Amino acid sequence: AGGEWPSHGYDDAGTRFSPLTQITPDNVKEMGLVWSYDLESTRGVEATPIVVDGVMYVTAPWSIVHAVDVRSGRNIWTYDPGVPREKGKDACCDVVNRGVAVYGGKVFVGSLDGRLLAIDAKTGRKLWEQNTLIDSSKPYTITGAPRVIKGKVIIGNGGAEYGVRGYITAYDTDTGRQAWRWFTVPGNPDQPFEDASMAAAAKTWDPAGKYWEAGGGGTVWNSMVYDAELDLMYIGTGNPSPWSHRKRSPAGGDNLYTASIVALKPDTGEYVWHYQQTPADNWDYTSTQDLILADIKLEGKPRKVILHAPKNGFFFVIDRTNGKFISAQNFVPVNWATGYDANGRPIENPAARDPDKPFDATPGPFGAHNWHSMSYSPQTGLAYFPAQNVPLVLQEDKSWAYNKAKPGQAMSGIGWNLGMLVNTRPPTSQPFGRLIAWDPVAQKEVWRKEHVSPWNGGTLVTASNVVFQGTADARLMAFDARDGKELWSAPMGTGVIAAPVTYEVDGRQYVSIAVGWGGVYGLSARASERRTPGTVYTFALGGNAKMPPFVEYQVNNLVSGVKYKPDDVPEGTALYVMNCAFCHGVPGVDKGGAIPNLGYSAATTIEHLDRFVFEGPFVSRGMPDFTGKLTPGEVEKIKAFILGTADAVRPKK
Ligand SMILES: O=C(O)c1cc(C(=O)O)c2c(n1)C(=O)C(=O)c1cc(C(=O)O)[nH]c1-2
Ligand SMILES: [Ca+2]
Repeated sequence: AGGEWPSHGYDDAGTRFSPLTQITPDNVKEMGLVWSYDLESTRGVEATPIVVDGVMYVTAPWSIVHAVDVRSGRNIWTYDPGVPREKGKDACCDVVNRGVAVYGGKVFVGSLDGRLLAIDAKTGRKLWEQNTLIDSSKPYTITGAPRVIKGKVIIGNGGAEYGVRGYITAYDTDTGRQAWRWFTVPGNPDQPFEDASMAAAAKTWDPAGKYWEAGGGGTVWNSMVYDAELDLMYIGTGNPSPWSHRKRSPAGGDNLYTASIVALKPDTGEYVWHYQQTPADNWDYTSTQDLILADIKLEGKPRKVILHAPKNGFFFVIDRTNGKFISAQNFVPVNWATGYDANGRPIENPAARDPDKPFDATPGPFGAHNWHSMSYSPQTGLAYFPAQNVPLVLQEDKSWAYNKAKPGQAMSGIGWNLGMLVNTRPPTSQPFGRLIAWDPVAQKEVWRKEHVSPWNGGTLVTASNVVFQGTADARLMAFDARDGKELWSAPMGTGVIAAPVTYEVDGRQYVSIAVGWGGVYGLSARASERRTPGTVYTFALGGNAKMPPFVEYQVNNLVSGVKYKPDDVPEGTALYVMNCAFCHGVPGVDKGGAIPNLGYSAATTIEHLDRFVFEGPFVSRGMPDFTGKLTPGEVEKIKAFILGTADAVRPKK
C-alpha cells in the first residue's frame, strides 16, 4: 500500500504510480530535507532506489550497491563488485547502473562487466554470482536493473554500439542456476537456430551482411515488466548492430527482433509475440525505454495495453494480449517518418536513409525519450515523461567494414562500430528538454513544462496528483499532475537524471532521489554549474535538515601556449571525432560534464597528451588505453585539433 518502493518501476506493471497521499499539491511546498547520503561517486547516477522494510538499496556508478537506513540516512553496508575499471571503455554511455531488484532477502545487481550478483540484504555479503556473458571477450556491459518474476531473476545487457548479440537470461533466485535464455536476434545461419523465433527472425536479415559478425544488436538494456494475469513478461529491445541498415543487411529486411516490444513466457523464456516499432532501424532508435502496462478504455471498451515512448519520437499504445498495434502519435517534432499506417508500420521519409547525404535526424540517436523513467497515473489517465531533442547528423560510412580496427575509420579506438559517421556537418535542429503529460487515449499532449536543456530525470506520480521530477539544471521539482502547475522545487548538488521514489515509514511519506550528473549526454555536456559527488536526498513534509555543501565546476581558461602544426588540424579533427569526442565533447565549445573538456586542460596536459592516452593514469577511472589503437603521430594531430579549436573559439582581444 505504498509503504515501500519494492521494484524498479514500483509495481509489476512499471507504473511508478504511488498510492500515497500525505504529500499533496497544497502542502508540497512544506517539503524539506530529512537526510542526505553520500554515494562517493563522480559519474552518472541513474538508479531508482528500492525501499523494502525500512532499508533503501541504491546503486552508484561502477555497479556499487549501498544499503541505507531510511529512518536515519545512515549506511548499513556497501557492496562493491569490483568491476575492473578498464571495462569503462565498453560502456557506450557512462559507467552507470539503474538499480537493483530485491526479493526473498536478497539484493540482485548486474555489474558493468556482465555478472549478476545476489547479495544478502541484511549483511551485504555475496551469496552467489553468475557470469551472464556468452563471450567475455566481447564488449558487453550491464547497466540495467534486474527484475524478479516468479522466483527467477532476469537480466539483459548492453553493447549494441560496439557489435554484440542481444539476449536476456533468467536465473533461479536461490541457487543462481540458469533457467532460460532468449536471444533477440539470430546468430550465424550456418549454425542451428536456438529456437523457432530465431529461425523466423533470420528471414528478416540478409546473410550477405554477415550481421552475426557485428552481433546484430537488439540488446535488452533497460525495460522489463510483467502481467501476472496473462502470465506474460514484456521487454523492449535495442538498436541493431551496426547502426547502418545497408551495412548489416544489404538487401533490406526488418531485422527482427531489434527496436521491438517482445512478449515472453516468464517460466521458459519462450517467445510469444513481438511488435517492431522501428523496422530496419538506421538511427539508433532503441525500444528499451520504460514499458508501462495500463488498463484503459478505448472507444468505450476496456483494453489491456502497453504504453511506450521509445527513442523514435512516437507514443505507442499496443494491445498487450496479442501485440497488435493500436495507435502511435509523435510527441516531439519528428522528421524520419510522417506517422504510422493502420498495420503499425512507419511511413518513412526517404531522405532519412539516403546513403549519399547527411541526415539531421530528429530525433537523433540520443532519442526523443531515453531511459529516463516514465510514470502513469490511472487517476489522471496521463503518462509523464521527459522528452528532448539532442541535435545530431548521421551519415552512412561507405568505407565501413566490420572490425576494421583502423584508427580514424568507423571502428574507433573506443570500440564503436556503427557503420555511420556522426556530425559530418553541424546539426541544424535546436536542442530542448521538456516534461510532457500525455493522454494515451486521445494520443495528445495535455501539458508540458519546458526545461533549460535536454537530459532531465525520470518521473514519479502519486494518488494525490503530484508529479516529481529532477532536472538537468540541478533541481528536484513537483508539479500538479492534472495541469502541470509548478508547485515546489529544491536545488540539487548537480544535474539529476534518475527518477525519484516515494514510500512511507512510521506514518511519514518520504520522497528520495539519487543524484549524479552523467549518462550519455552528461558525459560531455552540462546544464548546471554544480558538480557535487553522487548523493541521495530524502525529503518529507516539515523536513528541516541542512543541505550538504554543493561543489561547483572549476572554472579553467581555454588552453594556450602549446605549439602545434595548423596543418595537422583537419586530420586531427577526424581522429578526435572518432576517438575522443563522445566523452570529452567539442573542445572549448562544450564545457565538460561528468568528463573534462580538453579545451580547458592545463597546457602541460595537452603538451604531454601521449602520457594520458597510452597506459595513462586515468585508466583506473575508466579512460581507455589507446595503445595499439592510436599512434603517437596521431596523438600529435589530435593535440593540434584541441589547440586549434581552443584558438578558434578564444575571444579576440
Ligand atoms: O545499444 C545498447 O546496447 C545501449 C546500451 C546503453 C546502456 O547500456 O547504457 C545505452 C544505449 N544503447 C543507448 O543507445 C543510449 O542512448 C544510452 C543512454 C544511456 C545512459 O545511461 O545515459 N545508456 C544508453
Ligand atoms: Ca544503443
